[in-house]
Amino acid sequence: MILTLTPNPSIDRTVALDGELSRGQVHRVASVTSQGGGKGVNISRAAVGAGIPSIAVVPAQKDDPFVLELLTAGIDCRPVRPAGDVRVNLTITEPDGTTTKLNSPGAEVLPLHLELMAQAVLVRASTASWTVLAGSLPAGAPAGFYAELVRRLREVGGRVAVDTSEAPLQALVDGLPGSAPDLMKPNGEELASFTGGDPETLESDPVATAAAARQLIDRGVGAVLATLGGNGAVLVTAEGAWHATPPPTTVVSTVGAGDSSLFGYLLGDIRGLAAPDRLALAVAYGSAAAGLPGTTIPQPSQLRTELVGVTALGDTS
Ligand SMILES: O=P(O)(O)OC[C@@]1(O)O[C@H](CO)[C@@H](O)[C@@H]1O
Repeated sequence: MILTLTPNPSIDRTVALDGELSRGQVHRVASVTSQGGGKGVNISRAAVGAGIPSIAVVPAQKDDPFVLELLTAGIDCRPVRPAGDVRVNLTITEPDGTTTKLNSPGAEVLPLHLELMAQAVLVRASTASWTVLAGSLPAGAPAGFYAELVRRLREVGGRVAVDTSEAPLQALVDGLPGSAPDLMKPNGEELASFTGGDPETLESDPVATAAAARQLIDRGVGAVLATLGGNGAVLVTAEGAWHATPPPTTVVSTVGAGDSSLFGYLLGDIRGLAAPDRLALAVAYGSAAAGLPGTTIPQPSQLRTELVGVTALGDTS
């Protein structure tokens, strides 16, 4: 079972344009789609699609259509008392795959709301193969919420993955090694934000990415899966570093690609695959997601894992 916490879930509304987005212009759009999302929710969706049971903890009313959508999708959704409505995030996609996102802050939470989420995770974590803490924190949450929750999860047992950005990511890094998860999944920009490198260099240079990720391993993180968009991903563990390139992909929407990659890695781990094969599965999932519209999460039949190329990066210490 994979347990996910999405403290700031979202209704992902996608507008697919049939031409380029022009700022300041009126666009007539043919259709707008809506999918229940948020990073942990997307990971739960991928899990259920691959036959792995998943519990998704989200702040939402029990009878919110958002919750009903997840239950219908086969996700064991455990809503906890929300501070307000589930936010709406807007995605605009252009025919060349350019994806623009406008993410809302989410209803302002009080300490009580955060503690309910933490408790819902802490009571279930020991029965999960992985607990995944994912996405931004809602308005009002202290940046250190994930760092503190990882510390508490350490006492409960079980493995923890974290995928977040900005201040919560910085707080997690500042709290190392006490707040060290078993897995982190930064993208190039997020990695650069605390290792000081240039984001574009990291995205295009797997060796530089591995060296930056190694800093996290040296501070206690179990494994770092650094996603690099069209350049694939880099995996760094205490044992080594690898780079994987994706199959040729026509990008439709990049939303959910990182979440799918993270799930691919967890699936590989649950299946007992070796590190390079876990990385290949991660990249196969991420690239398949990038080829699907909106926040659509790939099914196993949509993967082209055999077209992922993996190379060992040698000594990055
Ligand atoms: O605002 P956050 O929490 O950082 O990200 C939220 C989000 O962009 O992440 C998912 C894709 O990874 C989407 O389903 C969702 O809209």
